[in-house]
Amino acid sequence: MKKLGVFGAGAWGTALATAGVRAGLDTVIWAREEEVVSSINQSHENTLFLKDVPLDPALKATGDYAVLCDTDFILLVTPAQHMRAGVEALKPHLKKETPLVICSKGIEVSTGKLLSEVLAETVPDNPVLVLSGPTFAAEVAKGLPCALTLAGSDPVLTQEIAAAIGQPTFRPYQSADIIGAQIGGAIKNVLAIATGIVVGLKLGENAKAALITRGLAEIMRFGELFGAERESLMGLAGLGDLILTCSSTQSRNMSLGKEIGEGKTMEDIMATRNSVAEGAHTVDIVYSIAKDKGIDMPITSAVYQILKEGRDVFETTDVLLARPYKTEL
Ligand SMILES: NC(=O)C1=CN([C@@H]2O[C@H](COP(=O)(O)OP(=O)(O)OC[C@H]3O[C@@H](n4cnc5c(N)ncnc54)[C@H](OP(=O)(O)O)[C@@H]3O)[C@@H](O)[C@H]2O)C=CC1
Ligand SMILES: O=C(CO)COP(=O)(O)O
Repeated sequence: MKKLGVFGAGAWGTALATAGVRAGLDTVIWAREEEVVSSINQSHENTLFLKDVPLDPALKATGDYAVLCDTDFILLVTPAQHMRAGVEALKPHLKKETPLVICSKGIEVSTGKLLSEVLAETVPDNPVLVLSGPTFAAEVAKGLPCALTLAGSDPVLTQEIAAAIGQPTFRPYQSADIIGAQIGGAIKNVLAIATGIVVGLKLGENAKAALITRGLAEIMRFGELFGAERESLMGLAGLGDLILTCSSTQSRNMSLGKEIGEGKTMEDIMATRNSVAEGAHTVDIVYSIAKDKGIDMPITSAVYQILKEGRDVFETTDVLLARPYKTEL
Protein backbone atom coordinates (compact mmCIF):
# COMPACT_ATOMS: atom_id res chain seq x y z
CA MET A 1 0.00 0.00 0.00
CA LYS A 2 2.34 2.71 -1.27
CA LYS A 3 0.25 4.55 -3.86
CA LEU A 4 -3.00 6.31 -2.97
CA GLY A 5 -5.66 7.56 -5.37
CA VAL A 6 -8.33 10.05 -4.29
CA PHE A 7 -11.46 10.29 -6.44
CA GLY A 8 -13.09 13.73 -6.10
CA ALA A 9 -11.31 16.97 -5.33
CA GLY A 10 -13.75 18.86 -3.18
CA ALA A 11 -12.75 20.04 0.29
CA TRP A 12 -12.77 16.52 1.78
CA GLY A 13 -10.98 14.77 -1.09
CA THR A 14 -8.28 17.44 -0.98
CA ALA A 15 -7.92 17.14 2.80
CA LEU A 16 -7.69 13.34 2.60
CA ALA A 17 -5.06 13.63 -0.11
CA THR A 18 -2.97 15.85 2.20
CA ALA A 19 -3.30 13.16 4.88
CA GLY A 20 -2.07 10.60 2.34
CA VAL A 21 0.97 12.71 1.45
CA ARG A 22 1.70 13.24 5.15
CA ALA A 23 1.55 9.48 5.70
CA GLY A 24 4.29 9.12 3.08
CA LEU A 25 2.04 7.75 0.33
CA ASP A 26 2.61 8.59 -3.32
CA THR A 27 -0.74 10.38 -3.70
CA VAL A 28 -2.71 11.44 -6.77
CA ILE A 29 -6.08 13.20 -6.65
CA TRP A 30 -8.57 13.08 -9.50
CA ALA A 31 -10.65 16.20 -10.16
CA ARG A 32 -13.53 16.58 -12.58
CA GLU A 33 -12.67 20.20 -13.33
CA GLU A 34 -9.51 21.19 -15.20
CA GLU A 35 -9.40 24.38 -13.11
CA VAL A 36 -8.98 22.29 -9.95
CA VAL A 37 -6.29 20.09 -11.54
CA SER A 38 -4.21 23.10 -12.56
CA SER A 39 -4.82 24.94 -9.28
CA ILE A 40 -3.45 21.98 -7.29
CA ASN A 41 -0.55 21.23 -9.66
CA GLN A 42 0.54 24.81 -10.27
CA SER A 43 -0.48 26.88 -7.21
CA HIS A 44 -0.49 23.97 -4.71
CA GLU A 45 -3.89 25.10 -3.49
CA ASN A 46 -7.47 24.07 -4.28
CA THR A 47 -8.81 27.55 -4.88
CA LEU A 48 -12.30 26.31 -5.75
CA PHE A 49 -13.04 24.04 -2.78
CA LEU A 50 -10.38 24.51 -0.05
CA LYS A 51 -9.11 28.06 -0.37
CA ASP A 52 -6.18 29.44 1.63
CA VAL A 53 -4.85 26.04 2.71
CA PRO A 54 -1.38 25.47 1.20
CA LEU A 55 -0.95 21.96 -0.21
CA ASP A 56 2.23 19.91 -0.30
CA PRO A 57 3.79 20.18 -3.80
CA ALA A 58 4.20 16.39 -3.64
CA LEU A 59 0.42 16.08 -4.16
CA LYS A 60 -0.35 15.58 -7.85
CA ALA A 61 -3.75 16.17 -9.44
CA THR A 62 -5.06 14.56 -12.60
CA GLY A 63 -8.19 14.41 -14.74
CA ASP A 64 -7.16 11.01 -16.12
CA TYR A 65 -8.95 7.91 -14.78
CA ALA A 66 -6.04 5.64 -15.79
CA VAL A 67 -3.61 7.65 -13.65
CA LEU A 68 -6.02 7.54 -10.69
CA CYS A 69 -6.43 3.78 -11.04
CA ASP A 70 -2.68 3.10 -11.21
CA THR A 71 -2.66 3.07 -7.40
CA ASP A 72 -2.88 0.51 -4.56
CA PHE A 73 -6.12 1.80 -3.02
CA ILE A 74 -8.62 4.54 -3.82
CA LEU A 75 -10.61 6.86 -1.56
CA LEU A 76 -14.02 7.70 -3.08
CA VAL A 77 -15.01 11.28 -2.20
CA THR A 78 -17.59 12.47 -4.73
CA PRO A 79 -20.89 13.74 -3.30
CA ALA A 80 -23.11 10.75 -2.46
CA GLN A 81 -25.62 11.38 -5.26
CA HIS A 82 -22.80 11.28 -7.86
CA MET A 83 -21.14 8.12 -6.50
CA ARG A 84 -22.85 5.65 -8.85
CA ALA A 85 -22.13 7.64 -12.03
CA GLY A 86 -18.60 8.39 -10.85
CA VAL A 87 -17.74 4.75 -10.17
CA GLU A 88 -19.35 3.64 -13.46
CA ALA A 89 -17.00 6.05 -15.26
CA LEU A 90 -14.03 4.74 -13.29
CA LYS A 91 -14.84 1.08 -13.80
CA PRO A 92 -13.20 0.45 -17.19
CA HIS A 93 -9.85 1.59 -15.73
CA LEU A 94 -10.18 -0.12 -12.35
CA LYS A 95 -8.31 -3.29 -11.35
CA LYS A 96 -10.65 -5.78 -9.66
CA GLU A 97 -8.41 -6.20 -6.63
CA THR A 98 -8.08 -2.46 -5.85
CA PRO A 99 -9.72 -1.67 -2.51
CA LEU A 100 -12.21 1.21 -2.63
CA VAL A 101 -12.81 3.28 0.50
CA ILE A 102 -16.09 5.21 0.72
CA CYS A 103 -15.44 8.60 2.33
CA SER A 104 -18.67 10.35 1.28
CA LYS A 105 -21.65 10.65 3.61
CA GLY A 106 -25.12 10.01 2.25
CA ILE A 107 -27.72 7.58 0.96
CA GLU A 108 -28.61 7.32 -2.74
CA VAL A 109 -31.89 9.22 -2.99
CA SER A 110 -33.14 7.52 -6.15
CA THR A 111 -32.84 3.99 -4.69
CA GLY A 112 -32.60 4.28 -0.89
CA LYS A 113 -29.32 2.36 -1.04
CA LEU A 114 -26.24 2.86 1.09
CA LEU A 115 -23.12 3.70 -0.91
CA SER A 116 -21.67 0.26 -0.11
CA GLU A 117 -24.76 -1.25 -1.78
CA VAL A 118 -24.25 1.03 -4.78
CA LEU A 119 -20.68 -0.26 -5.09
CA ALA A 120 -21.79 -3.87 -4.66
CA GLU A 121 -23.94 -3.33 -7.76
CA THR A 122 -21.45 -1.35 -9.86
CA VAL A 123 -18.07 -2.89 -8.94
CA PRO A 124 -18.96 -6.18 -7.20
CA ASP A 125 -15.42 -7.61 -7.30
CA ASN A 126 -13.61 -4.76 -5.55
CA PRO A 127 -13.15 -4.86 -1.77
CA VAL A 128 -15.12 -1.99 -0.18
CA LEU A 129 -14.32 -0.16 3.06
CA VAL A 130 -15.77 2.92 4.75
CA LEU A 131 -13.86 5.81 6.33
CA SER A 132 -16.02 8.16 8.38
CA GLY A 133 -15.88 10.27 11.51
CA PRO A 134 -15.79 13.76 12.99
CA THR A 135 -13.49 15.52 10.56
CA PHE A 136 -13.80 19.00 9.13
CA ALA A 137 -11.75 19.11 5.93
CA ALA A 138 -9.90 22.36 6.66
CA GLU A 139 -8.60 21.07 10.02
CA VAL A 140 -7.44 17.77 8.52
CA ALA A 141 -5.74 19.60 5.66
CA LYS A 142 -3.86 21.74 8.19
CA GLY A 143 -2.65 18.60 9.97
CA LEU A 144 -4.66 19.11 13.17
CA PRO A 145 -5.37 15.84 15.06
CA CYS A 146 -8.46 13.73 14.39
CA ALA A 147 -9.78 10.18 14.77
CA LEU A 148 -12.05 8.25 12.42
CA THR A 149 -13.68 4.85 11.94
CA LEU A 150 -12.29 2.66 9.17
CA ALA A 151 -14.73 -0.19 8.57
CA GLY A 152 -14.12 -3.22 6.40
CA SER A 153 -15.23 -6.84 6.29
CA ASP A 154 -11.65 -8.17 5.89
CA PRO A 155 -9.74 -7.35 9.10
CA VAL A 156 -6.35 -7.92 7.47
CA LEU A 157 -7.05 -5.48 4.64
CA THR A 158 -8.62 -2.98 7.05
CA GLN A 159 -5.50 -3.10 9.21
CA GLU A 160 -3.28 -2.73 6.14
CA ILE A 161 -5.11 0.40 4.98
CA ALA A 162 -5.20 1.85 8.52
CA ALA A 163 -1.44 1.36 8.74
CA ALA A 164 -0.90 2.93 5.32
CA ILE A 165 -2.90 6.13 5.88
CA GLY A 166 -2.74 6.39 9.67
CA GLN A 167 -0.44 8.83 11.44
CA PRO A 168 -0.45 10.49 14.88
CA THR A 169 -2.72 13.31 13.67
CA PHE A 170 -5.00 11.05 11.57
CA ARG A 171 -6.01 8.02 13.62
CA PRO A 172 -8.20 5.37 11.96
CA TYR A 173 -9.96 3.04 14.45
CA GLN A 174 -10.88 -0.27 12.82
CA SER A 175 -14.36 -1.77 12.72
CA ALA A 176 -16.16 -4.57 10.89
CA ASP A 177 -19.48 -2.69 10.76
CA ILE A 178 -19.63 -1.19 7.24
CA ILE A 179 -23.34 -0.41 7.64
CA GLY A 180 -23.04 1.37 10.99
CA ALA A 181 -20.10 3.42 9.70
CA GLN A 182 -22.33 4.81 6.93
CA ILE A 183 -25.63 5.41 8.75
CA GLY A 184 -24.35 7.86 11.36
CA GLY A 185 -22.49 10.00 8.82
CA ALA A 186 -25.50 10.16 6.50
CA ILE A 187 -28.17 11.08 9.04
CA LYS A 188 -26.12 13.45 11.20
CA ASN A 189 -26.15 15.85 8.24
CA VAL A 190 -29.96 16.08 8.44
CA LEU A 191 -29.77 16.58 12.21
CA ALA A 192 -27.10 19.26 11.75
CA ILE A 193 -29.54 21.20 9.58
CA ALA A 194 -32.14 20.87 12.37
CA THR A 195 -29.62 22.07 14.97
CA GLY A 196 -28.69 24.99 12.76
CA ILE A 197 -32.36 25.98 12.55
CA VAL A 198 -32.59 25.91 16.36
CA VAL A 199 -29.47 28.08 16.58
CA GLY A 200 -30.77 30.45 13.89
CA LEU A 201 -34.04 30.79 15.79
CA LYS A 202 -32.06 31.54 18.99
CA LEU A 203 -33.87 28.82 20.95
CA GLY A 204 -30.93 28.39 23.33
CA GLU A 205 -28.28 25.86 24.30
CA ASN A 206 -30.73 23.60 26.18
CA ALA A 207 -32.84 23.14 23.08
CA LYS A 208 -29.71 22.41 21.06
CA ALA A 209 -28.57 19.66 23.47
CA ALA A 210 -32.07 18.18 23.57
CA LEU A 211 -32.24 18.12 19.79
CA ILE A 212 -28.82 16.48 19.36
CA THR A 213 -29.70 13.77 21.90
CA ARG A 214 -33.14 13.06 20.47
CA GLY A 215 -31.48 13.14 17.03
CA LEU A 216 -29.21 10.32 18.17
CA ALA A 217 -32.34 8.34 19.06
CA GLU A 218 -33.48 8.80 15.44
CA ILE A 219 -30.10 7.58 14.14
CA MET A 220 -30.43 4.50 16.38
CA ARG A 221 -33.94 3.67 15.16
CA PHE A 222 -32.98 4.10 11.52
CA GLY A 223 -29.72 2.17 11.98
CA GLU A 224 -31.58 -0.78 13.44
CA LEU A 225 -33.57 -1.12 10.22
CA PHE A 226 -30.38 -1.41 8.16
CA GLY A 227 -28.69 -3.74 10.67
CA ALA A 228 -26.15 -1.25 12.04
CA GLU A 229 -24.55 -2.13 15.36
CA ARG A 230 -25.60 0.19 18.20
CA GLU A 231 -21.99 0.44 19.40
CA SER A 232 -20.91 1.80 16.01
CA LEU A 233 -23.61 4.45 16.15
CA MET A 234 -22.24 5.52 19.55
CA GLY A 235 -18.71 5.74 18.13
CA LEU A 236 -16.71 8.17 16.01
CA ALA A 237 -18.77 7.70 12.83
CA GLY A 238 -22.05 8.15 14.75
CA LEU A 239 -22.24 10.17 17.93
CA GLY A 240 -18.76 11.65 17.37
CA ASP A 241 -19.67 13.09 14.00
CA LEU A 242 -23.12 14.18 15.23
CA ILE A 243 -21.51 16.23 18.01
CA LEU A 244 -18.96 17.83 15.70
CA THR A 245 -21.34 18.69 12.91
CA CYS A 246 -24.05 20.07 15.18
CA SER A 247 -21.57 22.19 17.14
CA SER A 248 -20.01 24.42 14.54
CA THR A 249 -20.92 26.66 11.63
CA GLN A 250 -17.82 25.18 9.94
CA SER A 251 -20.38 22.53 8.98
CA ARG A 252 -22.11 23.35 5.69
CA ASN A 253 -25.22 21.51 6.93
CA MET A 254 -25.35 23.27 10.28
CA SER A 255 -24.73 26.70 8.73
CA LEU A 256 -27.42 26.03 6.11
CA GLY A 257 -29.91 25.29 8.89
CA LYS A 258 -28.82 28.41 10.78
CA GLU A 259 -29.47 30.60 7.74
CA ILE A 260 -32.90 29.01 7.34
CA GLY A 261 -33.63 29.70 11.01
CA GLU A 262 -32.59 33.30 10.42
CA GLY A 263 -35.19 33.59 7.68
CA LYS A 264 -33.30 32.93 4.42
CA THR A 265 -34.73 30.70 1.70
CA MET A 266 -32.99 27.60 0.26
CA GLU A 267 -32.69 29.41 -3.09
CA ASP A 268 -30.89 32.39 -1.51
CA ILE A 269 -28.54 30.13 0.45
CA MET A 270 -27.64 27.79 -2.41
CA ALA A 271 -27.00 30.75 -4.74
CA THR A 272 -24.04 31.75 -2.55
CA ARG A 273 -22.44 28.28 -2.25
CA ASN A 274 -20.50 25.91 -4.51
CA SER A 275 -20.15 23.26 -1.80
CA VAL A 276 -22.37 20.30 -1.05
CA ALA A 277 -24.75 20.14 1.96
CA GLU A 278 -25.48 16.40 1.87
CA GLY A 279 -28.26 16.60 4.46
CA ALA A 280 -30.45 18.58 2.08
CA HIS A 281 -30.45 15.49 -0.21
CA THR A 282 -30.32 12.72 2.38
CA VAL A 283 -33.41 14.11 4.13
CA ASP A 284 -35.60 13.15 1.13
CA ILE A 285 -34.82 9.46 1.34
CA VAL A 286 -34.57 9.16 5.12
CA TYR A 287 -37.97 10.84 5.45
CA SER A 288 -39.44 8.57 2.80
CA ILE A 289 -37.99 5.34 4.28
CA ALA A 290 -39.03 6.34 7.82
CA LYS A 291 -42.57 7.05 6.64
CA ASP A 292 -42.72 3.84 4.66
CA LYS A 293 -41.39 1.65 7.48
CA GLY A 294 -43.15 3.47 10.31
CA ILE A 295 -39.94 4.65 12.03
CA ASP A 296 -40.55 7.55 14.41
CA MET A 297 -38.23 10.35 13.19
CA PRO A 298 -39.90 13.65 14.13
CA ILE A 299 -36.78 15.83 13.77
CA THR A 300 -36.00 14.44 10.33
CA SER A 301 -39.65 14.95 9.35
CA ALA A 302 -39.52 18.55 10.54
CA VAL A 303 -36.41 19.23 8.43
CA TYR A 304 -38.14 17.65 5.43
CA GLN A 305 -41.25 19.75 5.89
CA ILE A 306 -39.27 22.99 6.19
CA LEU A 307 -36.84 22.32 3.32
CA LYS A 308 -39.06 20.46 0.88
CA GLU A 309 -42.62 21.52 1.66
CA GLY A 310 -41.84 25.13 2.57
CA ARG A 311 -43.44 24.79 5.98
CA ASP A 312 -42.96 27.70 8.39
CA VAL A 313 -40.09 27.15 10.87
CA PHE A 314 -42.00 28.57 13.86
CA GLU A 315 -45.07 26.46 13.16
CA THR A 316 -42.93 23.32 12.69
CA THR A 317 -41.09 23.98 15.95
CA ASP A 318 -44.40 24.38 17.79
CA VAL A 319 -45.59 21.03 16.42
CA LEU A 320 -42.36 19.32 17.61
CA LEU A 321 -42.68 20.84 21.08
CA ALA A 322 -46.34 19.80 21.36
CA ARG A 323 -45.63 16.10 20.83
CA PRO A 324 -46.98 13.86 23.60
CA TYR A 325 -44.65 13.04 26.51
CA LYS A 326 -43.34 9.48 26.35
CA THR A 327 -40.65 7.23 27.78
CA GLU A 328 -37.13 8.27 26.85
CA LEU A 329 -35.70 4.96 25.67
N1 LIG B 1 -15.96 18.79 3.77
C1 LIG B 1 -15.83 18.05 4.85
O1 LIG B 1 -15.39 18.53 5.90
C2 LIG B 1 -16.23 16.62 4.81
C3 LIG B 1 -16.98 16.09 3.77
N2 LIG B 1 -17.33 14.78 3.76
C4 LIG B 1 -18.13 14.22 2.67
O2 LIG B 1 -17.34 14.16 1.49
C5 LIG B 1 -18.18 14.25 0.34
C6 LIG B 1 -17.63 15.31 -0.59
O3 LIG B 1 -17.72 16.54 0.09
P1 LIG B 1 -16.71 17.73 -0.13
O4 LIG B 1 -15.40 17.26 -0.62
O5 LIG B 1 -16.71 18.52 1.11
O6 LIG B 1 -17.42 18.52 -1.32
P2 LIG B 1 -17.28 20.05 -1.73
O7 LIG B 1 -18.55 20.70 -1.49
O8 LIG B 1 -16.05 20.66 -1.18
O9 LIG B 1 -16.97 19.93 -3.29
C7 LIG B 1 -17.91 19.52 -4.18
C8 LIG B 1 -17.45 18.22 -4.77
O10 LIG B 1 -18.46 17.81 -5.61
C9 LIG B 1 -17.92 17.34 -6.81
N3 LIG B 1 -18.94 17.45 -7.82
C10 LIG B 1 -19.74 18.50 -8.07
N4 LIG B 1 -20.61 18.19 -9.05
C11 LIG B 1 -20.34 16.90 -9.41
C12 LIG B 1 -20.86 16.02 -10.38
N5 LIG B 1 -21.84 16.38 -11.19
N6 LIG B 1 -20.32 14.79 -10.47
C13 LIG B 1 -19.31 14.42 -9.66
N7 LIG B 1 -18.78 15.21 -8.75
C14 LIG B 1 -19.28 16.44 -8.64
C15 LIG B 1 -16.72 18.19 -7.04
O11 LIG B 1 -15.86 17.48 -7.87
P3 LIG B 1 -14.73 18.19 -8.78
O12 LIG B 1 -13.62 18.60 -7.90
O13 LIG B 1 -14.30 17.09 -9.65
O14 LIG B 1 -15.42 19.32 -9.43
C16 LIG B 1 -16.20 18.27 -5.63
O15 LIG B 1 -15.44 17.13 -5.35
C17 LIG B 1 -19.58 14.53 0.86
O16 LIG B 1 -20.32 13.34 0.88
C18 LIG B 1 -19.35 15.02 2.29
O17 LIG B 1 -20.44 14.74 3.16
C19 LIG B 1 -16.94 13.95 4.75
C20 LIG B 1 -16.19 14.41 5.79
C21 LIG B 1 -15.78 15.78 5.91
O1 LIG C 1 -18.91 15.56 7.68
C1 LIG C 1 -18.39 16.56 8.12
C2 LIG C 1 -17.61 16.57 9.36
O2 LIG C 1 -17.38 15.29 9.86
C3 LIG C 1 -18.55 17.85 7.41
O3 LIG C 1 -19.81 18.32 7.65
P1 LIG C 1 -20.53 19.29 6.60
O4 LIG C 1 -20.67 18.51 5.32
O5 LIG C 1 -21.80 19.66 7.22
O6 LIG C 1 -19.61 20.47 6.42
